[in-house]
Amino acid sequence: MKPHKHPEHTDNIWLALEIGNSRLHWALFIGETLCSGWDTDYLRESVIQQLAECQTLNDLLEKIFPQGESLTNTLPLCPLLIASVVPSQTAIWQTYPNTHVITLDQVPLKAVYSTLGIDRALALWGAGKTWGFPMLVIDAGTALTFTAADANQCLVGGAILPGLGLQFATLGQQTGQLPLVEMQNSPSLPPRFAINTIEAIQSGVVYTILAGIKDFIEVWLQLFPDGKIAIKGGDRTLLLNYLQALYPEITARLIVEPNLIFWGIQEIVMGD
Ligand SMILES: Nc1ncnc2c1ncn2[C@@H]1O[C@H](COP(=O)(O)OP(=O)(O)OP(=O)(O)O)[C@@H](O)[C@H]1O
Ligand SMILES: CC(C)(CO)[C@@H](O)C(=O)NCCC(=O)O
Ligand SMILES: [K+]
Repeated sequence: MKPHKHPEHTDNIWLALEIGNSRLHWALFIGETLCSGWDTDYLRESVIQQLAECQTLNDLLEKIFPQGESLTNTLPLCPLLIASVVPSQTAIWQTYPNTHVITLDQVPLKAVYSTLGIDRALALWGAGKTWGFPMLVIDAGTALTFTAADANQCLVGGAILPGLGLQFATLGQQTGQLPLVEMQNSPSLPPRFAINTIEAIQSGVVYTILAGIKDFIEVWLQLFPDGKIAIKGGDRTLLLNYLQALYPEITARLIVEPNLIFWGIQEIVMGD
C-alpha cells in the first residue's frame, strides 16, 4: 500500500518506520491519525543518504517510492520516528536530519529486561493501551514471539522462536537433501501424515507452530482468564486461517492488528 491521502493540515505530519529483520514497515500520521501504512524492502544505503538532502516531504516520499505517486502539495520535511531491531540499519537512518530513534526506556511498560526487543515492547504497549491489559501479543514475523503484560502493565515475559519463513529456510539451507519450501499461501492445511518431502516439511513446521501457539494461548488464559490476545506480523493471515480451521474457539478471541507497533509509537509520541 502506498500513501494516497493528500494531507490538508500540514504542520503535524510525521512518519513512523519499523525496521524489522526482513523488511521495513512505514506509517504516515497526521497528528494521532494513522493515514496510511505500507511495507517496503530495505533501502540501499546510497538512497538513505540522499534522504538527508531532501528539502520536502514530497522529495522524501519519492525516494521511498521511486515508482510511487507523490503528494501534490509541497510540505516541509517531517519528523521520522524509528523503532528498529536491526542496529546496523538504525545507524544508516541517522543521516536523515529529523530522526528520533525510540528506545526501551521511553516505553512505560514496567519490569522490562534490558535486552527486550523494542518491537515487542511497543507492540505490547500499543495493544494494551488500545484494548486493555492483561495483554498477550503474538508477532508472527521473521521471528515468532509471544510477549505479555499483566493488569498492572508489568511485563510477564514471553518466548522467541524461528518464524514460519525462517523454519522453512533453515531446513532448506542447513540440510543435504531437503528442498527450500516456499511459503505456501494456500488457505488449506497440509496433510498431517505426509507421504512426500515437501508436504512432510509443511506438516512439521505448520502443525508444530499451530500447536505451540495454541499451547501458549491456553497457558496465558489459565494465568489470566480475562486476558486479551492480539496478533500481528507478516504471517498473521496465513496462521489465522489455519488456526480458524483447527481451533475456532481460540481464534475467535484473537485481535488481529498489523499496526500494533505504530499504535505503541503513537501512544508514546502523543502522550495521554
Ligand atoms: N511481501 C512479503 N515480504 C516479506 N515477507 C512476507 C511478505 N508477505 C508475507 N511475509 C511473511 O512475513 C514474515 C515476516 O514478517 P514481518 O514482515 O512481520 O517481519 P519483520 O517485521 O521484517 O521482522 P521482525 O520479526 O523482525 O519484526 C515472513 O515469514 C514471510 O513469510
Ligand atoms: C525477537 C525479535 C528478533 C523479534 O523481532 C526482536 O524483538 C529482538 O531482537 N529482541 C531482542 C531479544 C528479546 O526480545 O528478548
Ligand atoms: K542477530
